[in-house]
Amino acid sequence: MIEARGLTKQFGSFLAVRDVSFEVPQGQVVAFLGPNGAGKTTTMRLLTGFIAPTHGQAKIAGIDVQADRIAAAERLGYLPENGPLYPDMTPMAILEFFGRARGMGSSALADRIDAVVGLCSLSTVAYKPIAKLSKGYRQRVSMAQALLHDPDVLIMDEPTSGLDPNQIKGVRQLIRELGRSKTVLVSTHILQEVEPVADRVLFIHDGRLVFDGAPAEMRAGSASLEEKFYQLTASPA
Ligand SMILES: Nc1ncnc2c1ncn2[C@@H]1O[C@H](COP(=O)(O)OP(=O)(O)OP(=O)(O)O)[C@@H](O)[C@H]1O
Repeated sequence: MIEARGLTKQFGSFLAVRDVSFEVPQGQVVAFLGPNGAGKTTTMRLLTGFIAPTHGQAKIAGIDVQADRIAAAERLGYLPENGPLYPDMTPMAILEFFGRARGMGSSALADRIDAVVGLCSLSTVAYKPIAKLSKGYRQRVSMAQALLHDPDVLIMDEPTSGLDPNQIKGVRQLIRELGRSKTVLVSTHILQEVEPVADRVLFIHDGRLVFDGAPAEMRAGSASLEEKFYQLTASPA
C-alpha cells in the first residue's frame, strides 16, 4: 500500500534522503523513527506527493504519487507536522470545507463528519473557533481532516508531538484502532509509543534507512529501544 523505490531528495548540495526503499503491505502499522533532521518529514512529503523526488518513485495503493497525485490523494490521509488550520473557523466548518474541496457530496460528507467527530472525540469543541482550542484538540482536528474521506493509507508526522500524557494515550489508542483496517506510517520521537502501537520499525539516520524490522528485533541484543537508538545514531550513516 506504501512503496518507496530509491527515493532521493537533494536540497542544493545537501542530500536529505538517500536511496530509501521499502514497501508497507495492507494493514501494517509502521513506526518511522530517527533523530532530528534524519529525513523523516522529507520522506513523508515525498510519499504524499507534497514534494517531488530528485530520484526514485513513491506509490500509494499502487498509484505513482507524482504521475497521478489526485488519484493517490483519494487513497491517502496525511497529517503533516503542525498542519495548517484556519484559526477563525470551527472544526465543523473546516471539516465541511475540506470535504467540499475533496468533492464529497452533502449527504456522504455529513455522515463522514459525524464519524470523524466521534472517532477523534471532537463533539464538545465542534462549534468553537480553532484559535480557542488546546494543542491536543487542534491535533485531533487535523487527524479528523486526514480521516475524513476514509482513506486506506494514513501517513502521520509526529501526531503526539507537544501533547500531554493523557492526550498521547488517546492518540495511541486511536492509531491502534485505525491500524485494524488501515495501513499506517507514523513518525515519532517517543520510543515508548513504538511497541504498543507498531508492527514494524523503519529507522532513518542521515537520510538513509538503517533498520527495518519488528520492534522486538530492534531491541534484540540491546538493553532497550533507547539503547538501540543511541547505537544506530552513534556514527554517520
Ligand atoms: N526545503 C528544504 N531546504 C533545505 N533543507 C531542507 C529542506 N527541508 C528539509 N531540509 C533539511 O533536510 C534534513 C532532513 O529534514 P527533515 O525535516 O526531513 O528531518 P526530520 O527527520 O523530520 O527531523 P525532525 O525530527 O526534527 O522533524 C534537515 O537537515 C533539514 O534541515
